Amino acid sequence: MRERDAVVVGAGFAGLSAAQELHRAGCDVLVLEARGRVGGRAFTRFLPDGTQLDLGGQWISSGQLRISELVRRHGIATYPTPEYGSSVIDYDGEHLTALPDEVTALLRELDALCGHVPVKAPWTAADAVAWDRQTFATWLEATGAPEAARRYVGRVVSGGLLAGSPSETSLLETLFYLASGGGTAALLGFRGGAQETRVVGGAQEIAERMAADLPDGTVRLSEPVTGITHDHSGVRVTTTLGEYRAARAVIALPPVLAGSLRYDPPLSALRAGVLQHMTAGTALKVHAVYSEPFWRDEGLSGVSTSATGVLTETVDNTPPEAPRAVLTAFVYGDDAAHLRTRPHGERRESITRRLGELFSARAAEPEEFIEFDWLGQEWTRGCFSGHFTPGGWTAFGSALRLPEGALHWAGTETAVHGNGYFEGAVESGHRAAREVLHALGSHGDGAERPL
Ligand SMILES: Cc1cc2nc3c(=O)[nH]c(=O)nc-3n(C[C@H](O)[C@H](O)[C@H](O)COP(=O)(O)OP(=O)(O)OC[C@H]3O[C@@H](n4cnc5c(N)ncnc54)[C@H](O)[C@@H]3O)c2cc1C
Repeated sequence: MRERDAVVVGAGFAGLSAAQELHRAGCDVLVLEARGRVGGRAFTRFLPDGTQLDLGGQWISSGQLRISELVRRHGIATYPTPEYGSSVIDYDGEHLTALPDEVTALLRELDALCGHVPVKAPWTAADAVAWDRQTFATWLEATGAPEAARRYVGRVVSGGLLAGSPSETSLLETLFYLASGGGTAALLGFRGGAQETRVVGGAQEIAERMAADLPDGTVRLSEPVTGITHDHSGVRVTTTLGEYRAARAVIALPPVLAGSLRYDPPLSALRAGVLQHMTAGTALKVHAVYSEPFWRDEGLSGVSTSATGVLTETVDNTPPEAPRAVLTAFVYGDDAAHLRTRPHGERRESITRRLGELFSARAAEPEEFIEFDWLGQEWTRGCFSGHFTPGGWTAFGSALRLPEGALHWAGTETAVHGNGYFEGAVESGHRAAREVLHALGSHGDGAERPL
């Protein structure tokens, strides 16, 4: 059997970035992908009339240097997220146009605390143990801030960023995530923030071009990996279709799926701890399609955030020159848990009714309503990304990126910067590739290169 330099498991941005770097360095690399497409959590679909929907990740920002560089390198066009009017901030029924001071103060407090979290090693923060033991919900409670402010911040931070609820993640994980993405303004913002830019043709297009740039036959689609036999001298990767030998393997999967492969010998306690204590977010992202973006005529941008109600956030997701208009809405935490238990019709009714309350009666009656639940996807199992459960960082964080013999770990959940985003996925792929090159001896020293 031909022995390659490396096998990469998963063709999301992490796996493809690792493969690109390894190929560039002259390595013989194979990428094994379970789905019949590349891109993983970047998934673009077109309605029959050509209306484009990004069912998974969609935004990039100029501050996210690695993914921006990929977009440039592959000649992909982008456009600014539409912002034609005012945003709606529903603060317990009152529609505001700017954040109340009590919310700004809480966000400022969070940003100040982030400064005390070393993003490369959050478990070494001076207060790591205390912060990892308490949830973000208990921290919010203890601030003494007004109830509406706590609820709003809990929803936009734990929901909008970590795709869960404040009681699910520790204060340490929340602060790490904020610090990794550059703080609350960078993560919550549109202009200059993480929601700044969209990709012409959709985010999956970036992954398609990355894969097309690799030599023919490098990416094998529809070939799920089921197990890996490994020792210091190499790996034997088993798929549903065959077996492949390589000196090294890069596992670029969401943690819950990395943990479901069969490893021989079994993974160490620390590695198993990492994979068992990182659970995926549970957001619902849904799209309401209309004949035109009527909210713009009403002076509204389509962007909303709410302290109450089933939708924490909405955004105008209409691509330029699209045949129809799209409002995209996000449901998080307890609301997502509840709606998931309801039949499709009831879910649609709850969401569109809320769109009507936020905008106008027309919003309650979309021509089409498209939902796609990532928790139900066999090759993802949750969204937007995985997070350490309380206590996870201090118990297992030091092993997050540690190779295990010939096994190297990538995926956005292992990133130092842009963790949870495309940016983090790319960073993790580059880092894993450097580790492999270093292990193979003749290439590189494993050190990070400046962008
Ligand atoms: C709804 C949603 C909205 C988001 N919004 C944004 C956004 O606007 N901006 C942003 O930057 N990020 C966003 N994200 C997060 C972003 O999509 C992810 O951080 C990023 O795509 C993760 O890339 P990855 O390569 O680490 O993992 P993945 O993309 O999950 O790639 C893993 C790959 O492994 C494959 N795989 C799984 N199991 C196996 C197996 N056994 N064998 C072989 N292959 C396997 C999968 O099919 C997949 O292709 C969003 C995510 C979701 C779901």
